Amino acid sequence: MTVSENAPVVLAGRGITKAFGATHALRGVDFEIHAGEVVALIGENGAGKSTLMKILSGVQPPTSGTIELDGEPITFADTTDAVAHGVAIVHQELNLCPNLSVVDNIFLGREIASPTGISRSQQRERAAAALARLEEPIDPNALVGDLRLGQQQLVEIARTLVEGARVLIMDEPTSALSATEVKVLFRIIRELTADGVAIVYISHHMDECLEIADTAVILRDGRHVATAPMADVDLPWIVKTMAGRDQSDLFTAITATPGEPILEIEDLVVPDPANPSRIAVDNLSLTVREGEIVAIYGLMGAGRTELLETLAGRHAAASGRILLDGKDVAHAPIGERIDAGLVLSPEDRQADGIVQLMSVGRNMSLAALRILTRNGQVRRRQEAKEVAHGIESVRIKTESPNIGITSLSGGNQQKVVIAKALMTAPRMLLMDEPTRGIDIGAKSDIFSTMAEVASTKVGILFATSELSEALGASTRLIVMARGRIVADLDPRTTTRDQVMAATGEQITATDDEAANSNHNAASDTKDEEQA
Ligand SMILES: Nc1ncnc2c1ncn2[C@@H]1O[C@H](COP(=O)(O)OP(=O)(O)OP(=O)(O)O)[C@@H](O)[C@H]1O
Repeated sequence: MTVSENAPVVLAGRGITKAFGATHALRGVDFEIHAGEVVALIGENGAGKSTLMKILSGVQPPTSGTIELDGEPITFADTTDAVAHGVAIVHQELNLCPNLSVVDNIFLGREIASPTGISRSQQRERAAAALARLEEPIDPNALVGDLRLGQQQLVEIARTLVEGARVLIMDEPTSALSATEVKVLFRIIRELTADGVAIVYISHHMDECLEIADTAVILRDGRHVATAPMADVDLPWIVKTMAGRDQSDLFTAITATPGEPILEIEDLVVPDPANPSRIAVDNLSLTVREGEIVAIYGLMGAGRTELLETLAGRHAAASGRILLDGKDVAHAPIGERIDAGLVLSPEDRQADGIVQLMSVGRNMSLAALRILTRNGQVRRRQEAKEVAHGIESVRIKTESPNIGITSLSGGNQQKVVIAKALMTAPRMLLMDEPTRGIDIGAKSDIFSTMAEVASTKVGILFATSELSEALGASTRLIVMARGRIVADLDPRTTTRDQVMAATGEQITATDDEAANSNHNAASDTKDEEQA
């Protein structure tokens, strides 16, 4: 995709600075986007991407600098004003009301009026049309709180489609989408740009940025460091420019060798928490040993999240046993499981990972309070020491452990969630999509932390939608489909195609056919994400 040289600049920021107290999120940033252009806005966690976009879409004002729309200076009073001028944003942290229906969320704050109130039929029709364009079978009357995260993300996107924006800002729009849903989104982006819509695309998935964007704009530490046509750059250049240094390999060599079994799952059956007539985990058995890092890969709806959440104690199993170091914890409450060494870093950081009203440090120590408490008192000095260690080891960019967690960038909040799980000194660490929203440098830190943790005889079971991570960061790769394990693979000798074949096996072929197709698989390309 190339944008006409003559396409006019629709939206621009000139000399944008934003200070939050002593923190400078942005320092004199210049940014512009042309009609019909896709700009990928790239930078490490905390580089200032979301802040810049919030300023350009009326969420917050700049401390200094000006915004220009069609070459004229403009001040957006708020987001409604920005939308009225054709500038809309899909937020990284989904801004939906879980207790309202899909259609009510889509039209929240800009309901279609009828002589008698709100025209519900028109709203339903337009919402259904936007959802159909996204090829997503979501009932417009369903409650948003009952939808899975990826569907909520699509509702947020449908909301902006209904707005008919000229500039559409998408902040991590694909973090919870399946590969198929990403393809649909890209088709829509192409349709929109063909109509002259300008799109700012923020993502830590560099492959997506390389595929969809015309231009790369790179921020580092709140400053604009480069703008380049995407066709002229490659992944190593992007990674180096955003980090300001050469990056080491994404994946760390895992030296741990498997020891005694820690987690033994026997014939586990779990009803789907959202729809109890459906089975989410179907008679699943799995043993994870000391030092093993087991990746669970599968398509959306395979049952990965339900499995991990049941192991952590969030849902009740219908039957089966969960043994931790030989002791059955299947009926133990969450706290007891954490005490026994079984802890989960959850997928949805906003709903399950953080307490928004608390500081960074207090969020981190939350799950470890029992081990930090002596004689009914939290050992604050020990807590501070461990928090400081956590901040350093997962590279959390924060002014201090005492500031509110919501003032951290999204990726840094995710790192807090992981640091929180690690602070409980687990025997068995469960991680659901641990790298969601995390930059490539931080990913590599998380993988080396996982390798380090495994070398201390801890077991790790992590769910991921990233095939390269499933292959590169594990010692063993489980493929799940429809609540069952359909393949148990050695990542050192497995190709991407073999994993994909295993994933599709339940839908397209019998076991024998899938096994045959594995023999024909192409060469291994597992490390293509490596910088
Ligand atoms: N409301 C706020 N109060 C204080 N500091 C803030 C606030 N919002 C953002 N910041 C700070 O501004 C900096 C830039 O954050 P921003 O969210 O723009 O980063 P980002 O590039 O979008 O990161 P990520 O990739 O992790 O989402 C961070 O250091 C963050 O802590």
